[in-house]
Amino acid sequence: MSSYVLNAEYGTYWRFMKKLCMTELLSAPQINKFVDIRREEMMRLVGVLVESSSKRAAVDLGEELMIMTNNVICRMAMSTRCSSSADESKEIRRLVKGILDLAPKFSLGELLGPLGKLDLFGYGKKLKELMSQFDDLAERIMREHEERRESKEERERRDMMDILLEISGDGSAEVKITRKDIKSFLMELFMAGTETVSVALQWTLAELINHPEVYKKLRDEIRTVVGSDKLVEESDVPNLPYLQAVVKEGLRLHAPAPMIFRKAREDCKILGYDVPENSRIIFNVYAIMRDPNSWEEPTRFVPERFFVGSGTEKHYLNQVDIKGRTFNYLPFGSGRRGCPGSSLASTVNHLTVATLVQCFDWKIKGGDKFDMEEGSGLSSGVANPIVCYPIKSFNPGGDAIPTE
Ligand code: HEM
Repeated sequence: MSSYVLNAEYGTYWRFMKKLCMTELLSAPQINKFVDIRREEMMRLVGVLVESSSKRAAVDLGEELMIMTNNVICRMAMSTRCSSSADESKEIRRLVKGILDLAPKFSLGELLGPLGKLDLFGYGKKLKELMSQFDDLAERIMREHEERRESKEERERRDMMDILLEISGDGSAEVKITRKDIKSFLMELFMAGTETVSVALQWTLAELINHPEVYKKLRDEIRTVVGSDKLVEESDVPNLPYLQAVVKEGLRLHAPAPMIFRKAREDCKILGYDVPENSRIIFNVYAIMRDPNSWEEPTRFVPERFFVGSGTEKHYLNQVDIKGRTFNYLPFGSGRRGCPGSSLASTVNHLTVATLVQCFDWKIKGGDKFDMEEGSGLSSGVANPIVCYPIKSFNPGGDAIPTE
């Protein structure tokens, strides 16, 4: 399978797929259709944490967040089943994780030049095996989708695979997409979407737990706005400015995609420097979002920096948005190559942070603070697992929160 969107050169195919992402697959109406899936996955996560709380058992929060984000994206992409007998989401998680772990090592192989072709470390072979396993699984799910389409079985809503199959069968579409394209593209979405979201969540929650005063302030906001008898919902988020600032600050300090890449299509000048055509340009987003010229005390976790004014006159700075229009804040990149998954990522980020803060207190296993050392890899996750004891702290009357 080849990569088409993530690393693709600007061209007809990329333009077509990007437009499809923005107008259909990852558009606001499509995201809204799956609100119940996100709620279900959130309740599944809350259930796991409530059980650990009752058993006084520690959880690897990173692992649980990865399961939740992967399930959400898999179910929105191709309605995978998650029962214990046919846990397709789990299989996809295994394959995507394997591919993400191997991909940087494989690039190292490429760096070795002609020697890389020998695949000295066997990474290329392993990568191919995992890709082929993903292809088999996606092929099976695609056939199920096709059978349902042929039998004209009514579907409550179309997932991404339904939409892509419909377009592949549309003779008048600007670009003809094949079955292979669909499988490659879904693989890319999993690679781009699952780890980034769970890494962002891990960092933000670790910062929150390390900063009890911020945690308390956020919980107070949620309790004041949402009340004490219901769980926070996606529709509450616009009324929770401090939550939005917390999520923004998490992404500022810990960009899951710390570098963005461009290629000059023609000779140009940037800040007086000559940049010849075809140059590869790497933007260090991590450094930009910690630049002391733009950010006061840049390495501190301070969500208040996104508010202006003083006392009761404080206003939340909506204009520092995630769309890449503020050039010192670029967690999702910028311009036409900017991240098409930013709305979905933000929806999942806000709901998860708000739910976990509303429902739990935490005790860190083996210390008072999480170690905030950064790991290596394509997305910059935490170096050491975030292991802690959840303590259930919220019991909304009559709501669907699981009890011990
Ligand atoms: C917190 C979560 C996420 C972060 C921080 C993030 C960040 C980024 C960044 C920095 C880029 C490169 C932008 C540029 O070059 O200007 C990117 C590209 C991309 N992202 Fe995301 N992303 C996240 C979640 C997602 C999700 C959930 C999806 C889809 C399910 C997704 C799909 C993509 C795709 C397809 C591209 C390639 C776009 C292109 O080349 O035109 N991302 N992302």
